Parts: sequence; C-alpha cells; structure tokens
Amino acid sequence: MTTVLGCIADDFTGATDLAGLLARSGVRVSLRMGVPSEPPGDTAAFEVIALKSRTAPVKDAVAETRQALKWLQAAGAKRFFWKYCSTFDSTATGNIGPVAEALMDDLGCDQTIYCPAFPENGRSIFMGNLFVGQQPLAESPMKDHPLTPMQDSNLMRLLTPQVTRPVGLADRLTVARGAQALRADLAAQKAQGTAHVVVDAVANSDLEIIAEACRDMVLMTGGSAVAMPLPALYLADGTLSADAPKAVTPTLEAGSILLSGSCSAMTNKQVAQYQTTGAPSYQLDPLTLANSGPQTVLEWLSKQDLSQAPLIYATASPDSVKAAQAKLGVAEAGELIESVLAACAVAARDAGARRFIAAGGETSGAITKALGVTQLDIGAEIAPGVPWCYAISNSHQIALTLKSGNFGTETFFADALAKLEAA
Ligand SMILES: Nc1ncnc2c1ncn2[C@@H]1O[C@H](COP(=O)(O)OP(=O)(O)OP(=O)(O)O)[C@@H](O)[C@H]1O
Ligand SMILES: O=C(O)[C@@H](O)C(=O)CO
Repeated sequence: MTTVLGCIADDFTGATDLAGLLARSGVRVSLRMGVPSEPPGDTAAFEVIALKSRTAPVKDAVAETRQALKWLQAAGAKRFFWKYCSTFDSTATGNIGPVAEALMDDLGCDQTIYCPAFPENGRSIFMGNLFVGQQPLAESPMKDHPLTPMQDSNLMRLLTPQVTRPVGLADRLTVARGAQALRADLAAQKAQGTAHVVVDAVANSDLEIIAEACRDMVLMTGGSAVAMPLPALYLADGTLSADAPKAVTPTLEAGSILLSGSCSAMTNKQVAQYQTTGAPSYQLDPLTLANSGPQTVLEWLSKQDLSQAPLIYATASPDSVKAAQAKLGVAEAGELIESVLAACAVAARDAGARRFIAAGGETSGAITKALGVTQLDIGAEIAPGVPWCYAISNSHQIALTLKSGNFGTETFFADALAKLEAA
C-alpha cells in the first residue's frame, strides 16, 4: 500500500524503538535495514529505514539520509519523520541538525520541530532542557558517552551550532494550552524566520498535543515517542484507511539465543538478572578472543540445548571495558566482539535457533547483517521502545528483538522470551 509516513532513524535499535511505538496502533509497520537496493514494492503504511549514521561523518550521514528520503518518496510518502536518540546524541557538528536541514531543503519546508522526549523511558523536556529521569542530560551517565558525550542539557544550545538557521522554543506553557495554541506559536515563530523549534514535553499527553499540532508538517523530528500518536490521528481523519493491513504474528519454531554486546548500566543488570534464572551463559573475553579466536565459544554453543535460551555476552563493567580498549583499541575491541557475536548468531541459526535477542545498537547492526536480514515486520512490544520483530533469515522465519542499551527493566531477557510464548 502507499506509505503514509516515511521515517528515517539514525541507528538500528532507535529504528525498532520508533517502529514499535507506531505498531502500538495495530497497523503494519515495516522496517528496512539500510536503504533498500530495490525500488519500493510491498510497502507498509508506516515505513522506517534504519541507518547507521549517528556518528558517521556529517557528509556521509546527509548523503545516506537523502537516499533514504528518495526511497520513501518513491513509496508514496508525503510526510516524513527523522528519528534520533531520546538523549539527543550528537556533537557540535552533527548529525541531528545537518540531516534535518538537508531533509528540509529537499522537501522544500521552512520549519520543523525537535522533540526527543520519551516520558515512558524517563526522557522529558522543560524550557528546552532535556532530563534523563530526574537528572539534567549533562549530569546523567550520557555525559561520559564515549562517542557523543552530552555536556549541555539545553537543546537550543546543542542544536544552534549544528544548523544554519535560527533555533527557537515552544515551551511547556504553550503546549499545555493545546494544539491550536501550539500551532499559532509555531506560525508566529515561522513568520519571524525560526526554522528549528525545540518543543517541551514532560508527559504523553503533551506528545498528543504536539502530534496533533504538527501532524501536517512535511517533516517532524524527534525521539520515537512524539510519533506515537500519529497513526491514531491518521486513522481518525481517514488519511489512513481503517482496513490498512494489520501486523501479523508468524508461527515460529522453538530455539532461542541471547547475544549481548551492550555494556550499559542497564544491560549489565539484565545480564546478571538472567543468570539468576539458571539459563546457560558464556562470557566473551576480548583479550582471549584476540589471541585465540572464536573457536571456544562456537564449540560451547554447539553443545547447548537451544530450548534453554543460552546467553553469550561481552557485557562488562566500565573498568574492564576500558582495560580491554586500552590493550586492543576502542574500535578494534568493539569490532572484534561484534564479529564474534555475529558469528554466534549465524551458528545458532544453523543449529535451529529462531528467536534472537540482541542487546546494543552496534551489536544489533552486526547481528542483523550477519543473518542477512534486510526487512522486518514489527510485532508485540516487550518494554517501551523494544518490540519483537519478524524476518526471514536463510529461508527461516525468525523473530528478533534489538534492545537499545539503556532500555528495558532488569528482567528484560526473560520478559522477551515469555512475550513470544504468549504471542
Ligand atoms: N568487554 C568489552 N570490551 C570492549 N568493548 C566491548 C566489550 N563488550 C562490548 N563491547 C563493544 O562495545 C560496543 C557496545 O555498543 P552497542 O551499541 O552494541 O551497545 P550500547 O551502546 O549499549 O547500545 P545503544 O547504542 O543501543 O545504546 C560494541 O561495539 C561492543 O562490541
Ligand atoms: O531514542 C532512544 O533512546 C533509542 O531509540 C535509541 O536511539 C537507541 O540508540
């Protein structure tokens, strides 16, 4: 069917996050890993293209996003959503602002909004300042992020050096006055030449007002949550027909594998919690892998009963990650582990695994690539922003969940397996 909303996300777990929130509507949502090489064929009402552009050089991020836009336009989309991280992960040079401006230029639009708020996951914006739980962004663990350390909490100050046109704010007091007031405020700012407007939101009810006020904008930008109300708005006014294809749940064979390359505080807790369930687990050590390769873990995996959902993880404390990085190099350590987890995913699939849980954005990218997955259909949500996804890998129907490092509660891994049983 014709695509109603074309979405572009700057990383893989972020793309499943957005796709999962859109899929809460029950309407089919399709996720593409990278810009498809084929022109659009069987497209869904909501199409999400996942890029790996968050920390790419600005020029590459812009070029790749433009290609994604062209594909979505060919799928029939007239409205677009640019999804970045709910913690606004970016640097003074990009990539949030430059990509947004490139999309605005290509779409001929002169204003867009910026709303990374995701209240269900503790991200809120007040007077243009982003909070993670009760902490300002710059006092949260994001201040120490290895690639995009967020050392300012003010979104206008963060965005201004990334763009060429004026940046403004629509604050919570305006949002609280409703969609009409917000629309009037945006129009007044547009008349004064303000192209980029940060919009406050602290609760889902704010996001509903913002989505209603901005639903006719050619381009909206934000975290996933501000897009969540759009399907219901489109269904209500007939932009999306009530008989638009619904999400379907395919039948799956048993056999599960959990692969974790995320070292976030939450993933560390999730790995520890899963181990208390008695499930088999294997810890990857980067230094051992560098010396002797993946043979030992692959042998261990070949002896596992996949109905026990074994876990293979490189997840470690910040200190041991730093120690491994000091010896091997940051990128080298990461790539080594990603390649081993990807090899484990393929070996597990060939041994009969059909349910895959991947933790970490980079890790998820490596695993989906190794499994040859290019398109996923979105299923039930396990935790806010983390859905099950269905795909074909080497002619097998598989289910995959790609968990963003910071998302989910401590029992996420067991919750994910249980959710699939219940589906
Ligand atoms: N023990 C380790 N030592 C060094 N690097 C590691 C170790 N374990 C994992 N890594 C690497 O750290 C990186 C973790 O990034 P990844 O994006 O997968 O997780 P994340 O940052 O927690 O997730 P997200 O991007 O969704 O927030 C990967 O490149 C992974 O290979
Ligand atoms: O918005 C978020 O926090 C996540 O979807 C994400 O982008 C993970 O990398």
